[in-house]
Amino acid sequence: SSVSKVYTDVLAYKPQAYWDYENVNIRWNSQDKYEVIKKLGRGKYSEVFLGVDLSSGAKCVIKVLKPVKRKKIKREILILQNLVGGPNIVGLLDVVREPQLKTPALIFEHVNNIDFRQLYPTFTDMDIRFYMYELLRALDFSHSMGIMHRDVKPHNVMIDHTSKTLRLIDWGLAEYYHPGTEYNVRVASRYFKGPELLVDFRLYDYSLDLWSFGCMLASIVFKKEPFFHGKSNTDQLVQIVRVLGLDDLHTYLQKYSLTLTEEYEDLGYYNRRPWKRFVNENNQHLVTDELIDFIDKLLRYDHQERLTAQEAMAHPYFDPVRPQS
Ligand SMILES: CN1CCn2c1nc1c(Br)c(Br)c(Br)c(Br)c12
Ligand code: NA
Repeated sequence: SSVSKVYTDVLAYKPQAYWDYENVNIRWNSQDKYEVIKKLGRGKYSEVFLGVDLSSGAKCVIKVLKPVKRKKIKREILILQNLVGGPNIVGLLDVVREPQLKTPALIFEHVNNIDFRQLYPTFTDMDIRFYMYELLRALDFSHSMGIMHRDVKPHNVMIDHTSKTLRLIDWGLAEYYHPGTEYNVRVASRYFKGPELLVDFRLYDYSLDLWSFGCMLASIVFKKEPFFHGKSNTDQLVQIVRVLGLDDLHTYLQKYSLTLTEEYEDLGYYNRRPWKRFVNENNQHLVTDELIDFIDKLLRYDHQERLTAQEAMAHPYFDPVRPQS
């Protein structure tokens, strides 16, 4: 079995209303004060629009939730309300429902986001250190509040490079961490799924977010997007084994008494591939020994071995960007 190394009993010291999202009463305001300007995108669970708050003229983002279980909607809203104001957490401004269609919508602060596929290739070594530190601030705050994000990926990290603003968005898969709870492993997006999800280990915790974070960092610094490019969930683990090696996977499986399902029967033998093997003339300006050390301490099979968000923020890789206290 397994419990988180940090923030294990946070929820035990919070009132039940803080985490009991099934019994929360959502106060829906009217959507009238918001007007849609244009569509920004569509996800599995929502459609997202650029909007305007007619009372202030300010831009906003309107996330119209597709009809999913009410329980999931309540979870996202309560989590957003609990985290509002936290460092680099996207600001929830309002919770509205269209009188007629009864479709719920979440109103967020607007971030003038640049698509990561265009933005990331322009980043200097220091840009990457700055933004990844800001992302860790959001993750450590969320974890300290007893919440795991469970869908960390570039699509959910909004960055306005002109104002050097970063916001972690889309808390639709986020969940409260109760030690001993067996969670759904069908979370996160394939390329960012931790080994715990792929081997069906359900007693996971906040450290899942640090695997996903490590995948993001590796893809940005090595200019390999995505870093682990699986063609399926099964192949996703194969891609990880091709880098981390088979020996450490077996050590991990034994530690938690896990067995691989038959879909992995032809998992070939792979030695660990040193991180330096991913350095080339295109990315060497972003790779330093401290970066290699940092990635090596994040991308570990064993979730208990990974750096916590707070330990990651203290890593020497961030020395040039850490605010002086
Ligand atoms: C699909 N896209 C593109 C930009 N953008 C998208 N979804 C967003 C969400 Br949800 C929020 Br909240 C914010 Br803020 C921004 Br900006 C968003
Ligand atoms: Na270098």
